[in-house]
Amino acid sequence: MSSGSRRASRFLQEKEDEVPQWIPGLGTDKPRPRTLGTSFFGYVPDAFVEKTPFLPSEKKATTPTPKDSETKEAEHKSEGAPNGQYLDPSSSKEFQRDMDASSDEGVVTEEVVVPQRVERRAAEPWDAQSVDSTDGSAQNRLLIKGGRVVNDDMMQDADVYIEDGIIKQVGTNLHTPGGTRVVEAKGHLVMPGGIDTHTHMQLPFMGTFAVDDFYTGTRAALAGGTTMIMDFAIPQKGESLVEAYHRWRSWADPKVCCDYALHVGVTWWCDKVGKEMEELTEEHGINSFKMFMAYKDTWQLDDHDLLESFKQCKEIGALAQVHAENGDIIKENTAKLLDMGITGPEGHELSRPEEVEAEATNRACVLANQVGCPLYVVHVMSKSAADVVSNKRRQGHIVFGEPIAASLGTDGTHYYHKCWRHAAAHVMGPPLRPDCETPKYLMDLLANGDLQTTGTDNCTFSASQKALGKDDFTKIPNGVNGVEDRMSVIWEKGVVSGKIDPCKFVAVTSTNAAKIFNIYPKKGRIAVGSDADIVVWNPHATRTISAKTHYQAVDFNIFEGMEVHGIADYVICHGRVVVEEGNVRAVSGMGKFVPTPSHSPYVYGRVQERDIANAPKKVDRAPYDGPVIQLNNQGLTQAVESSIIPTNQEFYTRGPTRCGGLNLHDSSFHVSGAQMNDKSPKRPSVKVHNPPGGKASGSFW
Ligand SMILES: NC(=O)NCCC(=O)O
Ligand SMILES: [Zn+2]
Repeated sequence: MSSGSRRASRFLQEKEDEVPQWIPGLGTDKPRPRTLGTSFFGYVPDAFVEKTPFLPSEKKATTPTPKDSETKEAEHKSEGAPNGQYLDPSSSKEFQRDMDASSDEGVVTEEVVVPQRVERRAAEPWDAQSVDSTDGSAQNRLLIKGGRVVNDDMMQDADVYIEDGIIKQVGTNLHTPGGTRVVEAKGHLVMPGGIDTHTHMQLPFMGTFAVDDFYTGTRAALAGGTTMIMDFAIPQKGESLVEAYHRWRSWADPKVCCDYALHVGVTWWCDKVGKEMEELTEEHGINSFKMFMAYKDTWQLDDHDLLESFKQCKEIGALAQVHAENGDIIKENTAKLLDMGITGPEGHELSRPEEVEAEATNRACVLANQVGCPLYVVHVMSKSAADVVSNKRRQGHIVFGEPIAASLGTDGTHYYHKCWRHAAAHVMGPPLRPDCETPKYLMDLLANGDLQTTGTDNCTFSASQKALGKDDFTKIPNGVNGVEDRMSVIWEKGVVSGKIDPCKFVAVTSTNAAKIFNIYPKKGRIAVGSDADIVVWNPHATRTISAKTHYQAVDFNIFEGMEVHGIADYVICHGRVVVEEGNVRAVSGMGKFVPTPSHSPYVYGRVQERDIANAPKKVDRAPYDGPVIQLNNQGLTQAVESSIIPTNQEFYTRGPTRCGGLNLHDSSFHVSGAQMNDKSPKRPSVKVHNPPGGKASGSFW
């Protein structure tokens, strides 16, 4: 058989088996056939049926308006400081009654679900100790047996032995002490737990605060195979960054079920802010700062302040992050849309189209590159912003891009959905894009390395919170879910679609983040000495994502109805089994704050050499000793005749022009053979590479 026909027959054999190349030998399980059906979020059948938004004056409002929403908000007590009292999702039953009562023909309202798995209990720090006492040593020694270990650069069939939260051995025929707990991983992939680079648990924002807090949010993260989140401490304008950091620590430490790190926001600028950035980097384990180019009048920085903050990031070896959207344009567009009576969620998307994101992305890249500062663009939401990042990388900029589960898994057609609440549930900034090719495009850029990490921007608001903007899209709290489903969505859209292999999946869900934020190989790798944060992944199993069954506190899921392959059957965090065959046993306060050291070699490794190589060089030349114009005492330039008219009057018959220049009607040579510039210093000849009229090879002109 020729090699060509051998290849063809191998291909046919593979087609017949319908088994991806990385699966053979992985176990006996066959992937369960996927039920065919319309993926609710791949395409919204009626999304564009009626594009013209109906105005409140023309039709009865379809907005689900809970009568008691104001009361419920008041129950939050704290203004910008969450106190652990959260919206009771059971309120959504009343909410549903109201909606039913108000519904009539032609009014589209979706059911508001009550998440089934939200435990209404306060996070208690002492829970962390009870884990140790109940499970004892069995929790400290664990063997994951028979799986296929996947790192970003290789796969191997190997067992993993863990002691006291650290991976101690990886290989076959391991010697392990008696009493070691065994997790059977045959047919499973054993991968580093996910790192979600971008969350906002219990963020105080737009008059309320995100409903998923550090407890429900990190518990949901674990359920989906994510073992570390990176959240943002965001000071208000004029507020101390260090104080904001401590406040976030005090919210997170008692509640987190998995490890977490913090980025810190820079929402205003003065020298003190710069000093605090340094203090945070040196003393508090912060190596990344996010600057906002949107949210005019609150968090937005202008170009000057962006430059200052970028310079400071470089000075202290931190990574500058940007929320890249042009806030001035958004403000302008928003006013126009509201004037036109466009008050619904589609106005959010219309006010900030792709180019508004791309312009800011480009500007941030240019500003950062001009001061030699590495840049990380958070939540890349559009093709054009992604193109900016990838083109800048091709031009040699040190820039990283982070798409999120939402931009990879769904699209902005939902802003045109007839149910107000459904459309509002997708409001986030930058918005999802109505171009439904965008998710595939972004996945392709992750596949080829142009984009590097994946976050979620998980910042959830329930229906009654979103309803703050029922009459004005600018008041809809921005944010969507994702922390629980990111791994499954990326597996489905990336690996099942054939765009990325399991190694790349690991790279974009954990390893690249660990490298960029300088916590590798403690995180993001299955290797001896690494933290035992592991997901035992069943690539064959399927599930259907739903707010009814998710662990998050929010009452909506932007991936509702999406059927995904890939389930975290076991999740091990700090060497403890926290998810077991789908059951989550997370404990508040069990996670730890992970300091991120400055000067990450993956970010700053080439900066110093680059600065030296690209340093501007002075040109040695003879000083200019010709005439110099003089300035008058108003500081305006004024040509002083004597200084620009040569003394060789023989060439001049006419006076200078009105502006003091040479009158071109005069000849520059004299019948005596003298030239006008005979007395000027000799100029070196100039080689012009592209003379007018085309090149004459090798000659000067
Ligand atoms: N992204 C978003 O819509 N909400 C969270 C705040 C932010 O990151 O801009
Ligand atoms: Zn964000």
